[in-house]
Amino acid sequence: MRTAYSVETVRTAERELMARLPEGALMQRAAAGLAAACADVLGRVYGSRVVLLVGSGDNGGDALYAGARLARRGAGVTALLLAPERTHAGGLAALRGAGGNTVTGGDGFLGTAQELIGRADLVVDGIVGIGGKGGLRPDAATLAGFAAGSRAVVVAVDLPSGVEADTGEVLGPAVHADLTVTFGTHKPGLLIDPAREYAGSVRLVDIGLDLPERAELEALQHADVAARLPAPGAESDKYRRGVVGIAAGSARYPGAAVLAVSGALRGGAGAVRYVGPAADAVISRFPETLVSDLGPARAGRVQAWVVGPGAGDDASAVAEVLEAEVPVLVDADGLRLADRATVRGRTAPTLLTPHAGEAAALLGVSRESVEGARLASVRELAARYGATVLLKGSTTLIADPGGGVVRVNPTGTAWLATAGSGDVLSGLAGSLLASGLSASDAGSVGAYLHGLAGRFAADGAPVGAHDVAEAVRDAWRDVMG
Ligand SMILES: NC(=O)C1=CN([C@@H]2O[C@H](COP(=O)(O)OP(=O)(O)OC[C@H]3O[C@@H](n4cnc5c(N)ncnc54)[C@H](OP(=O)(O)O)[C@@H]3O)[C@@H](O)[C@H]2O)[C@@H](O)CC1
Ligand SMILES: Nc1ncnc2c1ncn2[C@@H]1O[C@H](COP(=O)(O)OP(=O)(O)O)[C@@H](O)[C@H]1O
Ligand SMILES: [K+]
Repeated sequence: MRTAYSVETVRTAERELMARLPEGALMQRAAAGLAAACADVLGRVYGSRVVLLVGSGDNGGDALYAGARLARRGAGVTALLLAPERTHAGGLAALRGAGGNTVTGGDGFLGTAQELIGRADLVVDGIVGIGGKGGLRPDAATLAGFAAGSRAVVVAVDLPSGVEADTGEVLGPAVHADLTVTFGTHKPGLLIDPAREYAGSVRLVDIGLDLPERAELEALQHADVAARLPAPGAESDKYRRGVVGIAAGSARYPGAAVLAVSGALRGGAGAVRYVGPAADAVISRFPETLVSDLGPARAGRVQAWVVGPGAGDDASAVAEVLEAEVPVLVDADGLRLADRATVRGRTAPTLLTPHAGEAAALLGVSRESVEGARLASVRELAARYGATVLLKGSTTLIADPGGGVVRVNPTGTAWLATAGSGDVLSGLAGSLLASGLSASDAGSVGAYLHGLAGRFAADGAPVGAHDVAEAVRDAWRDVMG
């Protein structure tokens, strides 16, 4: 499991470790890791031109100590000091001692900075790290703009300056990094858009922090998914493996039913039962589907329901499914039609799978505000509905209603932004629910396989949702290794 911890947790762990180590040892570990990453990026350190953007805190200190290490290896290093009188004293002395230069504020500072950054091979962003709040202040923002416009590689120290470490929100100008070297643990912002996009690739430097068991955010890895995937045993039959019911599609959107069934058939359930007006389309594509023209309540037993994809305005199917005492996944139109009090009152697990637009409608806010604050949005929805919520999009998050650790899916690809791929996910996750996974596991394992399937199917070229469904089996095999 990959984990991310909040600033508060990092600070506590940092204090405990600092108390046991000689003064400055932790910063030296950070700086050594940072300098090694910079050297890797540069290839040849000797003779390279390095510019450090240095703020007033320890983040700037890290940059200065790393700069000193690079200067000792023959790089030409210049530090641009945003707050000269509050610059980390030890770091500054180390850089000067190693032959590095400094440029301080005042007239001509920005002009000089622009020139230096324009000629640099590497820019190290030590403006602000976990001590930052809000978007960058004006001079810092101007330097970030110069860095973005230069041909230099930009390496961020701990975090790209200007992003919110705990939430992934970006409240104003921020540094766009090619690489972020982060210390001790990932911070939630490094895994959640929009901040994630500012981080570039992320390299974690172990500085020996002793972190608590419970993280703020976790991302499944192959082994975690493999441990959760259902597998038939000698005693299995199609019913014991779980039957998933799909109440989806409409005369207008029969394809949604077909795609949800296509996902469900690849999700581990022993049988897929379809209820709705698209039975002919479903059967002609997937003859193994059990179809019924009765409503969900009379269609026969299932171990989990999926309701909503392409359902149009059929509120009665949604209401019937929510009455069932089995796990239920509600997607797409079903989200609009589901009564909140009914969802809250359910005793069996409920998994809601909105995209940002649907989440926005449920929360009564704009789509942009959901996309700008995904973590807060998914938590708020889970709390309001008393349900597990999977918020889809460029970053997919899964939150349980009682608070606690939120899962982030690491496998997504933008190729999944294609009509109907959400229907495949709902069938797939519903099938995992029917196989006995918890709502949180079904959502996160489903999203993991779906993302991987999207990557395999696309392989660099556009895909249709049906291609994604077909590639789920490759994803499953890959995970099982
Ligand atoms: N934790 C660990 O284990 C380890 C941590 N280490 C390192 O320490 C870093 C944390 O250092 P930190 O606490 O000194 O805070 P930091 O991020 O430098 O920022 C504070 C300064 O920034 C300023 N500032 C604030 N907002 C701003 C804005 N929007 N735009 C511009 N400026 C802004 C603010 O100014 P002020 O508000 O005081 O005027 C304040 O002076 C951490 O990220 C890591 O790199 C490693 O060395 C060792 C292991
Ligand atoms: N930019 C993106 N990066 C990664 N995944 C994305 C992106 N945009 C959409 N997706 C994924 O594609 C799927 C789209 O689902 P959804 O929005 O419900 O579409 P539809 O209703 O057409 O099926 C979701 O799994 C979502 O997480
Ligand atoms: K930084």
